[in-house]
Amino acid sequence: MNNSKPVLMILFGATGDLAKRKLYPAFFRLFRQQALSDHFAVIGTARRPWSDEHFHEVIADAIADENPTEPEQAAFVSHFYYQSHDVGDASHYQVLSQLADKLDNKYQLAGNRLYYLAMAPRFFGQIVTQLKSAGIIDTEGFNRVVLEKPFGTDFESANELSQQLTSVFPEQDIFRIDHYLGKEMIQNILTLRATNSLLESQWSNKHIENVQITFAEALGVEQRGGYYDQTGALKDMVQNHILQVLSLLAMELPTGTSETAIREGKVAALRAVKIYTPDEVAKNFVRGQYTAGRLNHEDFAGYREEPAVAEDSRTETFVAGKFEIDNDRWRGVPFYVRTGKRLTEKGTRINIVFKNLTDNTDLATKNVLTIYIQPTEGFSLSLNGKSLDAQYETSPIRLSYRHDSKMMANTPEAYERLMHDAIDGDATNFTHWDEVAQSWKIVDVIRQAWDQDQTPVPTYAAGTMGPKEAFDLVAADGNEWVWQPDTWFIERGLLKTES
Ligand SMILES: NC(=O)C1=CN([C@@H]2O[C@H](COP(=O)(O)OP(=O)(O)OC[C@H]3O[C@@H](n4cnc5c(N)ncnc54)[C@H](OP(=O)(O)O)[C@@H]3O)[C@@H](O)[C@H]2O)C=CC1
Ligand SMILES: O=C1O[C@H](COP(=O)(O)O)[C@@H](O)[C@H](O)[C@H]1O
Repeated sequence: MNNSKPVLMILFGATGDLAKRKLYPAFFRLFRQQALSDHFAVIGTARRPWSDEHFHEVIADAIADENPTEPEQAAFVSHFYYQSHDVGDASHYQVLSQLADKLDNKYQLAGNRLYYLAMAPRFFGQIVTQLKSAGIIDTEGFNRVVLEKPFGTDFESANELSQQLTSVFPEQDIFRIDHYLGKEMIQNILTLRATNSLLESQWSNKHIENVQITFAEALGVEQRGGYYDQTGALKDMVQNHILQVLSLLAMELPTGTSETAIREGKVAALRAVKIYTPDEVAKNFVRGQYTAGRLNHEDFAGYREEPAVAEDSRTETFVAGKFEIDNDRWRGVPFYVRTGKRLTEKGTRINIVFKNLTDNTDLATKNVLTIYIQPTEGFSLSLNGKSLDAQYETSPIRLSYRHDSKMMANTPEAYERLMHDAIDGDATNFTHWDEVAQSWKIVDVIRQAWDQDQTPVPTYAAGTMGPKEAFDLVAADGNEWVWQPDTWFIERGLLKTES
């Protein structure tokens, strides 16, 4: 990564979970690789009355897993300043403004400012309005705002938020994070399609039978029950990450690599996704909620027993569904998606299932391209070959490639890339308002249909791959989910255990 421009980052939510778990380690990795200019400073803000010294201890703790040397750690934390700040208090922005100007001088930051809003979205409008009123954004350099998800809770609230933001920042200075867009293999999707004639020539309803996107998590809701119970899997994962991946798979290849060309392709793909009627939602989407179960020899409580979750909660922890894309390339190809918490293992994968040349419907005989996004990264392609011992029989062969652990250790993490891109002003891997708006229109009808349907939410035991209804959904089309656990590959020597 190149050495970034000078910048002052003002981080709202500096005492929060995201800052500690993701942002400080990502920033440190950029610092260590000298991908940050020497001219950088960070002001962390939140209400807690921390001192700079305490802030430095928190950051040191957050980056401990990166094993910094003492001088590295000391040099890194010396760029961080803490300002106790209530985002609702106008007078606090005056103090913030003075500190920002002081650091701008001290570090020669050319007035470049990045406001990172790692806070609940209900504060976003108020923060940007106050930044403007206090004159903090009136500098010579760039002024950009980075926003964490979720962007609104439906189309209407997202639209309102968008209007508040664009009354302060032009769209090109608004960076909406979808951290999946910073992941190596997601960034690889367009490269894979654009540089392999073998694939792109087959990338349509002529040759593809169905597409499957699975985002499985073994974790439950952990300490985020309060947020999750108000949100559910549909809004937490489908509205953003899954629809982003779907758009990269379904879009027409852009004519260049420009931010605009890629964005226009994604928006066009999302606009072609069919918006369902309530009856179509009932036919094409299912939800589920986990009950107590056993996973990796450990017992887990059901969702309703989790901290901060209502005991009669109807919130879905699992979604499976079928999207239809109404354009010449994809008409007739189901795009199946599923995501859930407390499933059998963590595994984010895309499966492209190709049509068979014969009438054979056995999945084992179909060509399947799998893109492994995490925890391992790579590809596999299943082909048919002649059986060694029988002249007229075929047997499936799997070509498989996974990045090894050494390579993965050197690839930048999602937040690392995205922070660097935001400082550089490259919004290619951030979501534009047009994408967000269309994604909300697609999921709002699903949410509304579910809210009106008071039948019991299907359940699944923790440690399984979701409710029976999710398997029935795909089976109704004569298809099945492709899912080989990593143990399957390890047993066949196709995946090394340390990767
Ligand atoms: N945690 C995660 O894994 C992920 C989080 N996100 C998103 O990131 C954002 C932050 O999440 P997370 O870090 O988990 O949330 P936390 O609840 O851990 O942190 C919230 C932060 O906001 C601060 N805060 C709350 N109220 C105020 C206020 N009135 N004035 C100033 N500061 C305030 C809190 O500090 P204090 O109490 O000291 O004021 C704290 O620093 C959310 O939008 C979330 O959806 C997205 C993906 C993953
Ligand atoms: O955005 C979110 O993503 C995480 C999963 O992210 P990953 O990078 O660990 O795959 C999910 O657990 C969380 O609920 C959701 O808000």
